[in-house]
Parts: sequence; structure tokens; C-alpha cells
Amino acid sequence: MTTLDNPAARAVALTKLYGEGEAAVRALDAVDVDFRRGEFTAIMGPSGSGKSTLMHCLAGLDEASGGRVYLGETDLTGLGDRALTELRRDRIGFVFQAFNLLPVITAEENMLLPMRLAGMRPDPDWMAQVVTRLGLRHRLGHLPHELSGGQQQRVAVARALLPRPDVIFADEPTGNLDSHSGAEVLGLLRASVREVGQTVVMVTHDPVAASYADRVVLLADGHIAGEIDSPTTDSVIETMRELGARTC
Ligand SMILES: Nc1ncnc2c1ncn2[C@@H]1O[C@H](COP(=O)(O)OP(=O)(O)OP(=O)(O)O)[C@@H](O)[C@H]1O
Repeated sequence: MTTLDNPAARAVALTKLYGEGEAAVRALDAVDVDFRRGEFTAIMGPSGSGKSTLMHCLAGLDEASGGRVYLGETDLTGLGDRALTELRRDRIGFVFQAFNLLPVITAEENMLLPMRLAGMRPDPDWMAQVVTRLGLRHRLGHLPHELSGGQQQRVAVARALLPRPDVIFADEPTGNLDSHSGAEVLGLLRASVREVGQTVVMVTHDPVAASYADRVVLLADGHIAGEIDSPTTDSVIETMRELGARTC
């Protein structure tokens, strides 16, 4: 089986309704999409097009109203709360716009916290590689408030990378960063894909951020509206303009 027919995550006829009756909002309407292993995919689209909803359903944070969601071979639809919690803990990494570091423990303790809670230890070689790549070797003992925003987000990326999850879902990971810090975080995500085959799925409004991805999946009005392979900032801006979308 090739990686093409064995995606890391997949939505099949995924439909998500919020509310009921006349007031119901169809946030996703029979969406079919695959996220290939070892690939960096950006999800883009106008405000309200369903990006966050798609990501939340893929990551087991929100329940589908119809269709199926798979993480590898595992069908998430129908899993109970406990199984979903374990799946998120053991197989998914998250990076959010807000860095979500615990303020009273050091950068290193923050990086290791999810693994400690799961009773796991990181492979020392892998930990050393991530820390080196992070460029924060001399900041590991610092508390989050002693770090810049970019440094805090790099700690959050390391925290997601250390357990080697099946997929890292990143929701506007550079939304709170200046362009220099944003480029560092995006470079780190891209390197994790290129160098160790991590799978990353990122929601973004930013064409520059999307240009770090291998592929852009475009959403409009709860539907897949297209794809861009090997995106550049210009090709993303042009395609978003054609979609009539807000791109900043
Ligand atoms: N909890 C909710 N209850 C009701 N409607 C919701 C809820 N969450 C999202 N929606 C609606 O579902 C649609 C898709 O929302 P979603 O947040 O997925 O879009 P998005 O593309 O991520 O938007 P943005 O770029 O503004 O973050 C929107 O019409 C939104 O108003």
C-alpha cells in the first residue's frame, strides 16, 4: 500500500450542522478530503468557510453530523469520549494561535508535560534533535513569560513534536507572531515534515504561511473549492482572489 492510499487523516462525506431546524448552519457539506502522510497541508478559505470546523472534526474535538472521519485506519465517528481523549493524547499533536503554555513551569517542563501525563518518556536522541532545532537550548530552564512570543510558540511546536504524533494540527500558529518569529515557527514545522516525515495540517489565513506547505486545500461555504500543489505566496493570493476570499 502506498502513502497515497493510506492517508494520515481523511474525511468522507463529512457533514457538520450547528443548531437545528430553520436556524441550522451547515458548516461542512459532504466534504471528501485526504491528508497524506509526511505532507504539510494548509487549509485556507474565507471567514466562515468551515476551516476550524473541519480541523476540529478531524482532530476528534468536534463530532460529525454525518459522514466519516478517519485518523489512519481508525474511524473516529462513533468513538466514545474516553477513546477520543486517549486518541488525541496518544496520536495527535496540537499547536494553537495562543501558545497555551503553563506559566508556572519551565519551557522544558512544558515540552515534556503531555508525555509525562501519558506516562511516556521521549527518546533522548529525538529530544536532543528537537531541542537543537528549536534553537532554545539555553532557554529550557526559563518560564514562559521570560521567552518571546516566537520562542514560546517554538516550545509549543516542540511539545507537539516530541511524542511523534500521527498528525500535528496547527490552528493559525503564526497568528500572534511578527513575520520573523512566524517564519521561524513555519520553518520548524516544514523541517519536521521534510526531515522526519511528520504529517502537519495547518489552518491559516496567511498566504505567506500557506507557501510553506506542500499543498493548500481550499474551502468555500462548507465545500472543497480546490487545491494548490507546491503553493507560492503569489499563487495562493491569486487563487484566493479568484475565490473572492479575504486573504488577510
Ligand atoms: N458552535 C457553533 N455554533 C453555531 N454555528 C457555528 C459554530 N461554530 C461555527 N459555526 C458556524 O459554522 C460556519 C463555519 O465556521 P468555522 O469557524 O469553521 O469557519 P472558519 O472558516 O474557521 O472561519 P474563520 O476563518 O472566521 O475562523 C460559520 O458559519 C460559523 O458561524
